[in-house]
Amino acid sequence: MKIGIVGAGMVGSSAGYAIALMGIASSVIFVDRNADLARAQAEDISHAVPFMSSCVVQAGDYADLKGASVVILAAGVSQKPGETRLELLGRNAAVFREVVGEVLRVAPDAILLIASNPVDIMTQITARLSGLPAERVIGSGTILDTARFRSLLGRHLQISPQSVHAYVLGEHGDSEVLAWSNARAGSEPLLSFATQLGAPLTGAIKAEIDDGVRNAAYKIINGKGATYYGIGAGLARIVKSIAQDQQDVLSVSIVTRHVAGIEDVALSIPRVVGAAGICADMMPTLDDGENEALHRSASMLKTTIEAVEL
Ligand SMILES: NC(=O)C1=CN([C@@H]2O[C@H](COP(=O)(O)OP(=O)(O)OC[C@H]3O[C@@H](n4cnc5c(N)ncnc54)[C@H](O)[C@@H]3O)[C@@H](O)[C@H]2O)C=CC1
Ligand SMILES: CC(=O)C(=O)O
Repeated sequence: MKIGIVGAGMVGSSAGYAIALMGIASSVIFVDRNADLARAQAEDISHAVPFMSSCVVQAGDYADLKGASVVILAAGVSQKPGETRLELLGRNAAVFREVVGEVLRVAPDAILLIASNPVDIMTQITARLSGLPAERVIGSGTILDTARFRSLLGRHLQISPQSVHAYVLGEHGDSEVLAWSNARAGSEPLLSFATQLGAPLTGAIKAEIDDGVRNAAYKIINGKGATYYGIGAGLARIVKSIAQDQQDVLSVSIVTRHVAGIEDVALSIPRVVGAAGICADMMPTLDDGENEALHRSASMLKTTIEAVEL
């Protein structure tokens, strides 16, 4: 399977690196307006491949995306310290106006996987610009926030994050919703399991975990200028589900007909991901506070997308 990546910066290259090492694609093609950067990333990553897998990693033009099954869109600008994701909208919408048409001209059958921020709004913009069905325009959404939530819960409970079943919903951003009420460790409700273990999830610990998830990007950007390993692995995980038709349940963003009392808005809930893209939605049962928070998140995204002119 050929995977295209438009935007060979930190996020695009981290995704390409993870995809190449995981052995889930036969070829990865980087396209960037900085052709020297794309070539350098491809060459560097191709030197890692012989240690792990087999995958041809190259740089090219849009024409080289012909036949790509998935094209990752990671082009544009990223946050500076203190900047919110939503503040990137104007600049990244201009980039997508240029990029989406170029991709579709050569790869009309590809699934588009969006990483650029604000990712939910960029997903809805891509759906509008492309005219593709919602299930083929997938934003990475809260896949990263869900990983951060599971990582912190696993650390608190001293169990593998892969045994924690908990999701972050709504916007990939400040209004996101940590769904505590339906979270599980193994097959047990999370809160009772934590108490059984002698590591109760008190209000203070929940607040600390909430802050750790919601503000992770700000803290990492303050420390090293950007985040990329987490989302690189998250994008590779979505590509794996598509490439291997795995029907995995992942929290990703697509334009959703009805959600939390709002119509036609892109945000994340758990969804089944396979070869066709999004195969089904799995709206979780939430408590009243979580439902209200999801409504607020959806409503903010809807107001934002309504103000975007294409
Ligand atoms: N969805 C998520 O969870 C995450 C999303 N991001 C977002 O991903 C995006 C990329 O971040 P980084 O890779 O750190 O930025 P970066 O600045 O390292 O890379 C962006 C690349 O896009 C290229 N580019 C810009 N305009 C282009 C155009 N018109 N055509 C082709 N290429 C173009 C640039 O040359 C650059 O190489 C940002 O919007 C960032 O906020 C970052 C982390 C997590
Ligand atoms: C930058 C970003 O969106 C993140 O790390 O969550």
